Amino acid sequence: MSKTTFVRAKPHLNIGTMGHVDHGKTTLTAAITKVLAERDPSANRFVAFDGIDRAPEEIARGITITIAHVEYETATRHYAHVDMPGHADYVKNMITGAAQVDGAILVVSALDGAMPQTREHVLLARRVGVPHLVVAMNKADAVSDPELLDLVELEVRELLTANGFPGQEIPVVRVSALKALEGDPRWTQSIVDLLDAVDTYVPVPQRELTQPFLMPIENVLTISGRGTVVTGAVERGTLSVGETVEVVGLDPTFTAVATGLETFGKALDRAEAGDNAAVLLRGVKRDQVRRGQVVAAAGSVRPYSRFRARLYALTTAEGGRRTPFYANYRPQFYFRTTDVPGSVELGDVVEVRPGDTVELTVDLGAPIAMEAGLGFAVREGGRTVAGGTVTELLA
Ligand SMILES: Nc1nc2c(ncn2[C@@H]2O[C@H](COP(=O)(O)OP(=O)(O)OP(=O)(O)O)[C@@H](O)[C@H]2O)c(=O)[nH]1
Ligand SMILES: [Mg+2]
Repeated sequence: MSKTTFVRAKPHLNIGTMGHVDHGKTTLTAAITKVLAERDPSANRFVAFDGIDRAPEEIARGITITIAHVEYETATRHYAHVDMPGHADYVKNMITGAAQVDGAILVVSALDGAMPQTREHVLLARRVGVPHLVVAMNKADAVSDPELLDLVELEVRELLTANGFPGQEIPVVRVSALKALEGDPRWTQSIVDLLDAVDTYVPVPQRELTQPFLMPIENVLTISGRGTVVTGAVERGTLSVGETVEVVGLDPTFTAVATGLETFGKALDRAEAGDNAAVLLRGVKRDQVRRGQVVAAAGSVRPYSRFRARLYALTTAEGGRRTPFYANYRPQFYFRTTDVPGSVELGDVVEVRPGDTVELTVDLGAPIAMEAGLGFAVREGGRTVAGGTVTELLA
């Protein structure tokens, strides 16, 4: 692992771009790194469009990780930024990516306005608990009529309000990612304005530093000669080099020693809640670990496949089902970085209609590291149909 040490000088936040396909998420991500690299080259590196959109080489058990991370610093903060793809197929990855961000930049093309995936992403952001959004009204260079820009802004604010976000307060910044990338000063300033809005509107989250360490595994890599590295966003607690951890979920729990820690290619003595960390696990074979497991402080969390939950079935208008579901309904359950099939037991409840909130029992096809309060999404046929919270663990 790396020799350079990461200096924790500014608060670290995790953010991302989301929005409809082709609205300019990746171009904006590249433009942000370019503008910041020009302002402060000691802290920032320009990552070109190709460097973001390239399919990462890493493949974990056939699941290509389609969320790209870049890092950058403003005057006051250090950011890890995920560029979430807009294609409908990738919504599943967005669920896991979005769950870890402290805020997100919703990219809306000023040419098109809010489109189906804009709506789906806003809804998902609400459901998976993205706490703050800032809107980048992109491609503003291509719209000459200011009234049209006002209309799109109004429409986006209404969409945000309808989904429970403070639509009147959220900053909506008119930008051109493409022109900023080309170096046009007017539009370079628009990116600076957007970053200022993110710096001021998205608060530094309270990190759970005193809780037992937990990091959901997103990705697994092998470093030849050194061992197996697992990566992910640290959900809570801290982990220092040399500490013993457990790998929990899917397969029987086992212990391992964390012999190296890194963030963005720089060595860490201690990983903290909120960090994007890579953890080197001594003596662990590549096929012992996989996405969907968690790395946790020894004895702090156990795997369960049977639990009680409170579940909200999305209405048809929210993208949910058109028809009720009944006992033995078998959708996919999305927990942290993975999804597993499961079936429901309804007890006295006969049917669950779109819009209902119910208590039910779930039986998963594989055990997942779980605690009361853990949130999950329910999907079938490529769409989210319900959101839930674990209320009780059953043996
Ligand atoms: N005129 C104009 N075009 C833009 C701007 N930003 C992006 N584009 C163009 O819009 C197209 C899509 O941009 P991307 O950045 O790939 O969009 P995306 O949202 O990442 O797309 P997906 O990842 O496929 O969902 C490209 O042809 C860009 O050059 C902009 O500010 N102005
Ligand atoms: Mg893209």
